[in-house]
Amino acid sequence: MTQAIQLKILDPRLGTDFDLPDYATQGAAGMDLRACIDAPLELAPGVTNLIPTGMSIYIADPSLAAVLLPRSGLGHKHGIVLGNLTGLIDSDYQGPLMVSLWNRGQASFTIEPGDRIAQMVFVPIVQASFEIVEDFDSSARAAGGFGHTGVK
Ligand SMILES: O=c1ccn([C@H]2C[C@H](O)[C@@H](COP(=O)(O)OP(=O)(O)OP(=O)(O)O)O2)c(=O)[nH]1
Ligand SMILES: [Mg+2]
Repeated sequence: MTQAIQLKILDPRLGTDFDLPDYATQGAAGMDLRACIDAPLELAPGVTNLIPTGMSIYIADPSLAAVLLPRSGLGHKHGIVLGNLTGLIDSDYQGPLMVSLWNRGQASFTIEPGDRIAQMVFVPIVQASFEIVEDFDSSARAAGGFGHTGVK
């Protein structure tokens, strides 16, 4: 089952010259986003650039969000990851979908127009409200954390 999400094409190359984002395989969790840039863009080591994807989406349903994640090939082989580490797309956001691309590697990397630069995953969301208490019912972990269970 898929969920329909409204999408506005902002760059006419999307859906013509460049494929619209879609799942590459039947079991894919993410759909790749493309760099809608006018010319090749050289990302020098350490540099971050905000790249338009040529589209906006309006998720509308507060029980859904989208996250933007690096593509593993770009991240592992070339050090091309996200400047914000993970992008979060709110269900009420209607602006252009942007990818903050960071070259955390040691060599320059060139992005060509239409390149698949990141992936988008839709996720379910629970909005919480806080109930203020003085004490918690104690759990087995209690305040243990930050490696208190050891390594082996
Ligand atoms: O990689 C990203 C991250 C965010 N956004 C858009 C969608 C998101 O809903 C909005 C705001 O993102 P976020 O809440 O992470 O940023 P902020 O710095 O808190 O901005 P704001 O004050 O607008 O919420 O920006 C993107 O297009 N790409
Ligand atoms: Mg915010």
